Amino acid sequence: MNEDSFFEDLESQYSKQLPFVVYSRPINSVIKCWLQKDNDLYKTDTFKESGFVFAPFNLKDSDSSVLFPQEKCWFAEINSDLVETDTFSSTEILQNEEQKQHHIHLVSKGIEHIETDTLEKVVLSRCETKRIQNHNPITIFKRLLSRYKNAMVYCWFHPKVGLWIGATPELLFKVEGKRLTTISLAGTQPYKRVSQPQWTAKEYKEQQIVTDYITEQIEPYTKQINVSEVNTVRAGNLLHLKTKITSVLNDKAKLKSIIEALHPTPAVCGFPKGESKAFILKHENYNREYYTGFLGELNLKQTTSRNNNRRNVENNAYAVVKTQSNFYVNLRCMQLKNDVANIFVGGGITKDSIPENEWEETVNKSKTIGSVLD
Ligand SMILES: C=C(O[C@@H]1C=C(C(=O)O)C=C[C@H]1O)C(=O)O
Repeated sequence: MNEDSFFEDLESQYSKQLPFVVYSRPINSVIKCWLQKDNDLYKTDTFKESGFVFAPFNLKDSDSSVLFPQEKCWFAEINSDLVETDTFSSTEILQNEEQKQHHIHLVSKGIEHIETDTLEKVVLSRCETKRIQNHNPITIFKRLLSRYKNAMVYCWFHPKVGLWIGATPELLFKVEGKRLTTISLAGTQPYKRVSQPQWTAKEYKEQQIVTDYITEQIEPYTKQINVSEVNTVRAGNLLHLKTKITSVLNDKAKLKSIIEALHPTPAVCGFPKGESKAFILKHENYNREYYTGFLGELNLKQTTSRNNNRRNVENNAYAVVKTQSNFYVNLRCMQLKNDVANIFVGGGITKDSIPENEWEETVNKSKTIGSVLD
């Protein structure tokens, strides 16, 4: 399939108001799309089906996980090197003093709660609204794609749910056969072209909370957990601290149990989970919907050959079929509604947080997605 027909099919799907998702996984030169053949809203609670999942932050909410079932979809892919983007200049997102004071107040409340209670970390967020001139989601998707090579860049649409676009640096987890990979990502600073960025004890602590939580949560379902050293990774105009965690699933592990164990992680909710989630639902004062939820491929069959000798006619006898799922946390994302983009941004709060700096952090995060809007 060539680039023109790939994107023409997407545009036609959108103009018919039929559900679709188009995405490219990090450091992957393939763009894939799923086009659902009808406009029904399919859901999953068991995560036993095969397809593409789009799940909300609050899984217990009425917004349960939307599924594009594999058997109801057309599927296509192209090489991302083929994609051309338009030239454009983005407009600055104007900082709103009222929103700033509101966020600073929310963060201060979070710090107070941490000081007086057992809460250690809470991730507090806000929604920033920007009027846009170009609302073609495919154009915005292509712009993100050309800027964020090491992100999961996606555009997802369902006429009964809405239109979401994002470029997330965060893997929730992936499972290939029995192998589980996840990451702990937290701590944020602007990217400034220095070779050795400095991190504070506050940021290391905030990220360590996420690593400890993840390893503890996956322990009942795994054997041999390996935790990498902490590295700095770049996500567009930002840097984060990252640890990679790999392990092997035991026979007790079901995909749903791993989802319930990990989502939402302290990277996007806080620690302890119940208390931080209750604080968010009570005080954030808006509905996160799919922001800090997760999205990705569910139970897809992947065939790999054990024998690299292509001339070996018995190759098929050595082919291994593995089931694989990969989910990304829905961050650096926005919801498009008519001529408005709702951009969602947040950051982790601990007792050492400074409210003004936390506001700045959300402003920097909003530039990831804001920079592709005009
Ligand atoms: C919550 C967000 O990002 C998360 C919070 C981070 C932090 O607190 O430093 C860093 C990366 C993400 O895990 C967001 O981008 O909105």
